[in-house]
Amino acid sequence: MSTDSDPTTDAEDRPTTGTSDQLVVENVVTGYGNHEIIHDVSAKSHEGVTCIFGPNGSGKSTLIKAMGGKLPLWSGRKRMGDRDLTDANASDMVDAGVITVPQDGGLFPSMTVRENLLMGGHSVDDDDLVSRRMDEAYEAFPILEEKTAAKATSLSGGQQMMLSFARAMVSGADVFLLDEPSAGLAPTLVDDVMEQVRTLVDRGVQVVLVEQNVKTALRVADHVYILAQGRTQFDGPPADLAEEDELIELYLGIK
Ligand SMILES: Nc1ncnc2c1ncn2[C@@H]1O[C@H](COP(=O)(O)OP(=O)(O)OP(=O)(O)O)[C@@H](O)[C@H]1O
Repeated sequence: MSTDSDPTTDAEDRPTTGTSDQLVVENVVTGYGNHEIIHDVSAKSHEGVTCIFGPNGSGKSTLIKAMGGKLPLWSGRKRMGDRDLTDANASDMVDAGVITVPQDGGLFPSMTVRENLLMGGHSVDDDDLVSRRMDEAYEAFPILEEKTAAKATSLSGGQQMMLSFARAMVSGADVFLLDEPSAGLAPTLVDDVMEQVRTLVDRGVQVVLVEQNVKTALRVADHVYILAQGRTQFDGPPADLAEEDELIELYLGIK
């Protein structure tokens, strides 16, 4: 969201998303009711795609909810660059440039592609900025421009996820939190969604991705966390993970 209030005159020449600020959570403890799920976990959005892997029930979604302000921290800290966001809720996080893309895309089904994209910019005061971001979104995902007048509901599952990503681009977020974006899609579409994720990264977005399809997600990963029972078991680049046979077998179930 860093460019919304930037008065410089060459704004048209600069991308409308992308900052070097990382979302950082440190020593996070959180859970539901009195049930502690995440025990002292630290993580951040790295440049590119940060994948959070781990067995079912290990706390991946809970961690991403805490990162996106959908779940309060019981202890620990959250920040974006120098800006403290420890107590930020989901709406504060959007203001800070961190958006959670819901698993089902969260589209308005009876609205057109264009109307959905416009909704992405509803809290942005500058109409020109929204318009530039829409152009960027269409450039990133040209099929959406072809279907600009089509109802969201008429798009295929993969295209609907693309529209959700494009709408988040229009909001101007710098960090996208994606909790299993390929869930519910045909297995053949998982590669397409990962390609869309890569398109976002090419536009300067940092993506934090929870994904069950570990093998496919690893193809786009720049950094990997593995969680098990709410604790970090691995924190490093994918190349280092390749040497961790035991971790891979124990927690990822891939060979
Ligand atoms: N809303 C909730 N209320 C209470 N407990 C919850 C809630 N959501 C998740 N849990 C519990 O928290 C634990 C971690 O769940 P979480 O969904 O974060 O794991 P996950 O790693 O994302 O799992 P999966 O891969 O199956 O989606 C589980 O024991 C789950 O039952």
